[in-house]
Amino acid sequence: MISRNYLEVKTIEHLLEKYPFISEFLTDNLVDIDEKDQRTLPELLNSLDEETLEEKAINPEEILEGVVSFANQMIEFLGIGENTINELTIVAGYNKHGEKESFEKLTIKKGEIISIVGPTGSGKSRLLADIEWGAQGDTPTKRSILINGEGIDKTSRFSSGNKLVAQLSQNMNFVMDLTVFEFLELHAKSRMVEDEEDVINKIFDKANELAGEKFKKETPITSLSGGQSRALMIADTAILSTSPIVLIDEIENAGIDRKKALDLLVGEEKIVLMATHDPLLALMGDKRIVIKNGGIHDVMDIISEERDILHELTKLDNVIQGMREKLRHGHKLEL
Ligand SMILES: Nc1ncnc2c1ncn2[C@@H]1O[C@H](COP(=O)(O)OP(=O)(O)OP(=O)(O)O)[C@@H](O)[C@H]1O
Repeated sequence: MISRNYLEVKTIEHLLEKYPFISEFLTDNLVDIDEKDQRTLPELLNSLDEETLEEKAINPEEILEGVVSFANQMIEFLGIGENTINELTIVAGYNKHGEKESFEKLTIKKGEIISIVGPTGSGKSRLLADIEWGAQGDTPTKRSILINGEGIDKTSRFSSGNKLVAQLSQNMNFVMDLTVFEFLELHAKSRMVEDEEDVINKIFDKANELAGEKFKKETPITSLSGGQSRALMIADTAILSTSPIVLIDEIENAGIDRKKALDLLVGEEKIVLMATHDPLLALMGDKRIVIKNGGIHDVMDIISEERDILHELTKLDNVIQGMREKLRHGHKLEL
């Protein structure tokens, strides 16, 4: 959000660089601007002579107020506001048998990674869907989700600009007829990033680091393999998405470096929830939620013994990954 005071202290160059859409608003209101102007907007408006103000029917105070409200609407619509979410709370609902879940409230703080474990069909994806949807007692589980201790109002729940949550789901089917570059360009443009080229290159390089088999910027996204498209979406979400909450429904083994992927996704201060059957990922969290019969059955801290086990598992996993690579390239395995 920007304030009236923000306009008093930032130069026009800074303002337009950060929020390019303001330039359109000013032009529509007949205020001539130079994108490199080192003055503030109030300074520019104050420098206009009476004749110009009258001729163009410019009222400086109205323009400034207009800029603030227009910019804030655009910021909200585009989901580019500052990350102001500090915690997410899950309020208990009911399991598949209609029994109350065995906790009252579970609060997850910014920077925490929570893994979600449980048998197939137990309700892990349902929990992620409740969060994504911002459930307010109106899903099969009857859970409610609070953000910073408060319920989510209907308008922000349904607004297209609601970018609270970024979700990486199990099925990633691209139907668009675009190359990798065009896809990233489209996404970067819609997010109005300042250094588009840089951001596209960064996502592309990271995705290729995660994917076993390299791909090119000219590759059509429809011909990426499962692992490659997953790698592309992970890098894209990690670098481009400003969403403070990241939901991951299984980073499967398909040739992706899972640890690197997770490190990339949680690099910033985000809230991360990840459903997984993989012990390596399950132990990388700060806590794990155990789901049984559609309900949250337990919330466990990851204890230090388990961290030691994680260390051992990582070594084992490296051995398995190494063997996988050898097999893929037609080599014989030996101990
Ligand atoms: N508390 C609940 N009440 C009613 N239905 C529920 C509840 N929890 C989950 N379900 C339903 O049970 C089904 C299976 O749940 P879900 O797909 O979330 O399982 P999962 O743990 O993600 O499975 P997998 O590991 O196979 O991906 C879904 O149709 C879901 O909507």
